Amino acid sequence: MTPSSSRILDVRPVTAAELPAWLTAQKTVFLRTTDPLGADAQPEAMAERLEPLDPARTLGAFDEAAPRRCVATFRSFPQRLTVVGGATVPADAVTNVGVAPTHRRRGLLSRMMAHDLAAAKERGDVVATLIAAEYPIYGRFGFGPAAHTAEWTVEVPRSGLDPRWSGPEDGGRIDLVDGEDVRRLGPGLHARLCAVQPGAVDRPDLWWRAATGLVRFGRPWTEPFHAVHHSASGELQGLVTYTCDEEWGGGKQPQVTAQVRSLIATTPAAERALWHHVCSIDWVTRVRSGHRAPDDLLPHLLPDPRAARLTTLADWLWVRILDVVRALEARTYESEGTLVLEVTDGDGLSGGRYRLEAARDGARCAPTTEDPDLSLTVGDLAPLWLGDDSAARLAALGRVREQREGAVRLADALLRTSRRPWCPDVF
Ligand SMILES: CC(=O)SCCNC(=O)CCNC(=O)[C@H](O)C(C)(C)COP(=O)(O)OP(=O)(O)OC[C@H]1O[C@@H](n2cnc3c(N)ncnc32)[C@H](O)[C@@H]1OP(=O)(O)O
Repeated sequence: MTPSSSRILDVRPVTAAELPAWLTAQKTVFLRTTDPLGADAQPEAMAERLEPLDPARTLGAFDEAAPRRCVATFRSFPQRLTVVGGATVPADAVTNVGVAPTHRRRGLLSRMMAHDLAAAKERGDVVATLIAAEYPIYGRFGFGPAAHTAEWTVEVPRSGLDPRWSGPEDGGRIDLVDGEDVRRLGPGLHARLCAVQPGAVDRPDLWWRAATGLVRFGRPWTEPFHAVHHSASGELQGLVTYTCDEEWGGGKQPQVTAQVRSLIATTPAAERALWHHVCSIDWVTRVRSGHRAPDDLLPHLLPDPRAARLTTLADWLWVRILDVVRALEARTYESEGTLVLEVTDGDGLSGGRYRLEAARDGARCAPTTEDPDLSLTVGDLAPLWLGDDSAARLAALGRVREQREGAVRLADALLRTSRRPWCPDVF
């Protein structure tokens, strides 16, 4: 019998006819026990699952011994990523990555990634992005953890929040709305958030339909609650979506946990009001925050911040810089200065020596032959570029090398930001 490792594996974009096999492979690689396309699925489930898939950017691997069975999946789609200063860059968003357990560790992911990144570079995308299932997978492909996530669990009774609170004191108001309202109001609000939030990514129309249950991908659906915040002048400034369990604490009294699915706000006042709203719902004794920035305001909005227990602090958005010049020119800087960066890239996509002339309102960047000030990998450039980490910290870890005295301090003066980036979404 032919050893399995010697079978020929074809890695390529799938045809439209192969998409169902590709979706079945997704179920296998993500260890899903329910089949979203099985007998209990909604009739429209297949159409919904197929909607976001562009066959040209949906890669599969096929084994010649069973050519109709897809054994690996990979997909990318166009995305806009907000950078420091509020501009956006075109990103190649990578998702649905998986290799069947029978075909792992034979280079299938490596081949699919090489195919996709080459196409992204050719297309002119500035970066590739993804949310990593496990930390060790993507560094080898030039990705670096560029934004982190934090989740808190708030024990409401010890938070110190005034239980008599009945709404914002500044003339603003909070209203419960339905899914249709969210689909109408949410995209505009989110676009305003993206204009000021480094690390945020655009939400396609499908995101809003999925968040409001209009599209369910054949999975069980729990109807959430939605609340919006308007300022005293009537401007929409925030939106929270949350679910509640029905825990009654042994029948004595309600002990409900509210799980926040999404909370976005364009002002601190709206952010404060919406957290206060969720933490002051009768019966709710515990609030799970969902994915927030590591320096989120939440704990410190509570009179007793220790009522917010940090339950997750982890890498979240990974970024692979494909075009160093456009990436560095897209963002703004905290001060003025010139830095020569030696960027190494094992895949040969974006390495080189670059001279950055940074200023508060922008920058110029170009390849150079001057002596470098700092050297680092393209993966380590990502968290500096998006403002998530400091050059001093990466230098202490041995990942940034200072070639000219004072260069690390200068890099931090230029690149560091007053708030950390935040990607509110999973994709
Ligand atoms: C963006 C997203 O979609 S995240 C979701 C990622 N998918 C999953 O986690 C699903 C379960 N896991 C899998 O499907 C697979 O194991 C994958 C996709 C993670 C890896 O696919 P493979 O085809 O086995 O990877 P490939 O053979 O190309 O490995 C390349 C290198 O990465 C290493 N590697 C791959 N996966 C892992 C891992 N999970 N942990 C540590 N190292 C890993 C391999 O050992 C190999 O190292 P080497 O070059 O030193 O030999």
